[in-house]
Amino acid sequence: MPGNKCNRNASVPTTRLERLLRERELRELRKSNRTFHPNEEGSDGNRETEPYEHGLNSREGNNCKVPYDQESFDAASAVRSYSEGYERQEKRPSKQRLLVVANRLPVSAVRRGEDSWSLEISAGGLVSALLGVKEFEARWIGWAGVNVPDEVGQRALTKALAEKRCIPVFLDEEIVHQYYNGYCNNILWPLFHYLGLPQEDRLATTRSFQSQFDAYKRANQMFADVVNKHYEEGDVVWCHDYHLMFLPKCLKEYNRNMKVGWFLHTPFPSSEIHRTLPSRSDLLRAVLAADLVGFHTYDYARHFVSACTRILGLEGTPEGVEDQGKLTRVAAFPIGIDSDRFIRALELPQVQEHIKELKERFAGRKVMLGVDRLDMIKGIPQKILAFEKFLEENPDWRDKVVLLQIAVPTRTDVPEYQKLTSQVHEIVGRINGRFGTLTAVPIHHLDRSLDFHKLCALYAVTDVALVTSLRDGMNLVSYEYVACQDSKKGVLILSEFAGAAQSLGAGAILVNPWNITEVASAIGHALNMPADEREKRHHHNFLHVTTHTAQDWAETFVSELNDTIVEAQLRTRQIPPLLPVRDAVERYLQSRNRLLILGFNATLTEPVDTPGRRGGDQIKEMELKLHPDLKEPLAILCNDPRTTIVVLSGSNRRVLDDNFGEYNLWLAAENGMFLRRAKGDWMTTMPEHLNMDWVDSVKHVFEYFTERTPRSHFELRETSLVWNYKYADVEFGRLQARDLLQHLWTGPISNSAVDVVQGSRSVEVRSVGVTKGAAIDRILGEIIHSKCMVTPIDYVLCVGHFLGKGENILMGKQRIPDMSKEAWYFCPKNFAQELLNKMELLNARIDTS
Ligand SMILES: O=P(O)(O)OC[C@H]1O[C@H](O[C@H]2O[C@H](CO)[C@@H](O)[C@H](O)[C@H]2O)[C@H](O)[C@@H](O)[C@@H]1O
Ligand SMILES: O=c1ccn([C@@H]2O[C@H](COP(=O)(O)OP(=O)(O)O)[C@@H](O)[C@H]2O)c(=O)[nH]1
Repeated sequence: MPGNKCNRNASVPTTRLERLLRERELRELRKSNRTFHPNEEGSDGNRETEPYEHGLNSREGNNCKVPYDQESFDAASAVRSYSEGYERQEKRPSKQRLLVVANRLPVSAVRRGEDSWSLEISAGGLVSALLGVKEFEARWIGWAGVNVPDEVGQRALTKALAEKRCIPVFLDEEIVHQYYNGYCNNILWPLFHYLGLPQEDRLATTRSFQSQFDAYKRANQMFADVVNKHYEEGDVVWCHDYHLMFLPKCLKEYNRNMKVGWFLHTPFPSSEIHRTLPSRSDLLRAVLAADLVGFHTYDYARHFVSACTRILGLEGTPEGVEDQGKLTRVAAFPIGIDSDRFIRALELPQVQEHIKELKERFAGRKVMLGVDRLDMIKGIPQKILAFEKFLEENPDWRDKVVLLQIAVPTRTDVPEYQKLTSQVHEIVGRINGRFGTLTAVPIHHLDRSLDFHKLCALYAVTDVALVTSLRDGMNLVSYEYVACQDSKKGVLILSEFAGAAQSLGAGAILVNPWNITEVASAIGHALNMPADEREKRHHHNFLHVTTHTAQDWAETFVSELNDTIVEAQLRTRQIPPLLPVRDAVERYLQSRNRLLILGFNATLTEPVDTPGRRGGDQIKEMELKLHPDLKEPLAILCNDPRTTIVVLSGSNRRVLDDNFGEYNLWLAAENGMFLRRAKGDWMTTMPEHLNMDWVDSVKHVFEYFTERTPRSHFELRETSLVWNYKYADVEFGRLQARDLLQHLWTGPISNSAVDVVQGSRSVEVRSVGVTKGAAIDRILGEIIHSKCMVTPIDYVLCVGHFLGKGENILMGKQRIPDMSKEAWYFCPKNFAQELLNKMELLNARIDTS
């Protein structure tokens, strides 16, 4: 998706390639100047031991609980300090402010007293990744993971968090229960990871769906309120994850000029899965309010675009999703880690000490490692069962290998997670009972997190890392493992269902985690892998991990977002401006002889149903029909002696007769090749010697594709042939259209004088010269002649799809509010200069009557 961009003009600062090169240079520069950043690791030893206690009046001693990942927490402060150091060092003008909005702040708060709080690093990949983002003047907005009902507590916490550039969103218990535990983690999370709801929960969840969804929207609005309060013009607002899918919409409602990006850290499932969500359309529309939407992989991005086309009926383009001329850019931005931080940590004395201890502890045994939140998506039971199978089949290995499984407790209030904990304990107990000895057990299972240094040491001593996620947005553990393995060159076994498989697949052993036999044999392969193969595989992945960092990820996303805004402004200049309706109506009322030229299809017709829903039999019934709401106002207009109306359409004479037979207006069928004055007979305006020899062969091609594309059909008109797939599966229809065009170009029309017009859901073949533009001169001549006009026409309005080859009397164009159509107005010399939006006029009549 990225890469296929529209032309930029000089006002766009750089190309993407230039930007990447510049970013690389800057990174190098920063690396060589690290000492300018006082709070970076290694530059200020004090930070390693600094307590993270905050109180309004007091700073308590060292009695705080050791944070989950104290080292990472230092990195959290580096977000601020790095920016400051960087500014001084490069004398750059002040940085763009970045508001990072995520459900969870990088720190969770623990209350120590009425007005005193301690802050601990929050768990999970999102936090780890964002801690690596140091380029911007970032502020974090999110939930601190705790209910603070009282004002004193809220004020104290706000102050404590402010020191870390964090801004809290206060969610009460009920909202957290419904929004976070309920809608986010019991509905969206399993759905986005292709895990159905457990049987016994299905009905209950269905019943509580609406209240949870309402809470979700309410919570998103609360986040928006906080963002709005802190927003300054020019800020970039970066919303994260499935918790905040409504946020882009809420923010744009507040200020449509806000630069809003949204990134999903989980997979986005196939549209067939997303379709099952009762709130499917609302969620998609809310996300589409963003300027840029990002995913870890191309597949997730593709699924999202596909959901928008199939569920909302919108246009998916290589750039993103288009709705009424507004493009939401959609692209893949694979996340990375701050690899330097891991590599440097391995040199620290305390990490070296841990490494030594671990080596002694597991001497003589190969170490296999799993590090996961204790979540269904991580496939921990499957992993352990595969290990059991390996031990079963390889008795020689039983006392020579150990599996260390770190299972970090998560979302412990959600019953599914509680059940998983017991299930895992039960399996581990059984296997240890089965294969353990008096002195050793094969599985060491820890229901807790490790601090950063211990984790790095563990990564470094591991022979084989086992990542068996059933689905995983990316999986940063696999990246971290690779970063810490440059001396050992251990093997990574990686689930093909983790986003990371797309980047680390070449170096890892990829497995289907559901296939226990396959995973067991991958374990054997990994443990027995020769050194040179390990080296090659590791080298490949190490290169990737160290060159695709979290910082690159964030910089790319934010610069892409900035570019998207510039491009949108350029596009807006290309899109015709909105019609000045009031002016247009006023001029209309002042004029004495008006001409309104209207298209039919998608201008005056009933809206088409969501594509892909209708069966073949219904296609006939779906023949174009005048919108019922327009019948009466159209009749009034037609009977106004000062107004002449022409319906100029690609449709054939019968369709126009059926719809407009009763109206006092002119009909121009088949792009103006046939003309019928009000209640008169049809006459032809067709150029002489129009060559139609190509029709039969094109018809064969259209028949062939109609048979093979369910719910498509074709129309044989007198001067053109149209293959239409608007009721077919959009994506399949588009593929077939591409194929059909190839058939046409290489076959029947290769030597014919025809135009091929590719519509958004159709392919039309017509003889050269059969265009509305070419016909309009003739039509106008006829009208003026027949009316013997005394008063010259002083007002012309055209609404419809009139642009095409040879439309040389086109003089200007206007966009119609709330429609994807564009209106072009014709202004030959003796005609008036004004333009009116027909639809608006009709509506105005309805309103005032
Ligand atoms: O905040 P929690 O509810 O405790 O959950 C922790 C986080 O889990 C998810 O992480 C995802 O983001 C990672 C980084 O992009 C990615 O590697 C991983 O595959 C995802 O599962 C979740 O998306 C976060 O919002 C949570 O904070
Ligand atoms: O004891 C632990 C276990 C895990 N992690 C971190 O938690 C994150 C897990 O991210 P991942 O993308 O693998 O999965 P997620 O938990 O976000 O689904 C990684 O950065 C780990 O370093 C940690 O800090 N301490």
